[in-house]
Amino acid sequence: MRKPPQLLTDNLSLSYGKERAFEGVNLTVHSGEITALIGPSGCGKSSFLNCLNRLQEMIPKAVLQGEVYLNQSNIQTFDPLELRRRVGMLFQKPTPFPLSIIRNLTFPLREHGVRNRSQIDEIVETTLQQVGLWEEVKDRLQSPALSLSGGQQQRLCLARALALKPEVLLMDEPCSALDPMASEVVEDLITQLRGSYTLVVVTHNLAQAQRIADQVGLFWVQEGTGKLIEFGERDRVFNSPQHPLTEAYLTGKRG
Ligand SMILES: Nc1ncnc2c1ncn2[C@@H]1O[C@H](COP(=O)(O)OP(=O)(O)OP(=O)(O)O)[C@@H](O)[C@H]1O
Repeated sequence: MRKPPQLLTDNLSLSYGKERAFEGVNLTVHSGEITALIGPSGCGKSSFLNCLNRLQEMIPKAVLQGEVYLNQSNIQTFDPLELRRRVGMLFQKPTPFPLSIIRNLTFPLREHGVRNRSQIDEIVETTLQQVGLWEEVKDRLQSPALSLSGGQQQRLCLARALALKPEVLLMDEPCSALDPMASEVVEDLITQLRGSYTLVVVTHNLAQAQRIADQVGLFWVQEGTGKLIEFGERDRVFNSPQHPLTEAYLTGKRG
């Protein structure tokens, strides 16, 4: 029998003041799977993603309705810092701290109470190896993170998230600000994380969604607000969509 979902949203809606960004979203994500969220611009994908680790709370006008459960616990019951350790985030534009390469990893670890020097050194090396950066940066760990290329910065941000041993990683168009080669490297890393982490990835790139996803959800603006109009296993969604708009979107006729 399949295990209970790792992440579940129950009738989730978000408004910015009077504007409804999305409404009534029910989504279930199982452990180790990659879920891709696709859809035209402005249909609420990023807003939805932000709600999964309560980042929307940073936006004063944002009002959330409905519930999000992580391993069957309502995320409102979590300490936000601990929630964001367990549910990490990677943004479209790389967001390294304006610190050295190594401090980008050691700073959050210390914030989360990891103090043992040899443990920190081990996590730094392991996570940089995990994202294929160790050989590139091991001799210049004290250099500014902002001196790295865009692709390297994105991999450093991924290493920073992985260092905190998250269960879920949210990714908002993680490859779309990168050049094609860097994008390919990051996409390969994403697929290597399958099985070990649960990933929810917003992407505009349908071919990428088809390559990486186990499950696909399509958001669409209907009656002035974003809705999840199709959700299911990748091959089912791509080969026999249930909603006519899904077919129109996937074949390029709409969106
Ligand atoms: N901080 C904000 N304050 C007010 N409105 C916002 C805010 N962020 C997003 N919105 C609005 O919410 C709606 C959904 O936007 P959102 O960015 O979530 O969509 P999206 O599908 O991720 O779009 P894109 O693919 O272009 O990033 C849009 O109408 C947008 O203008």
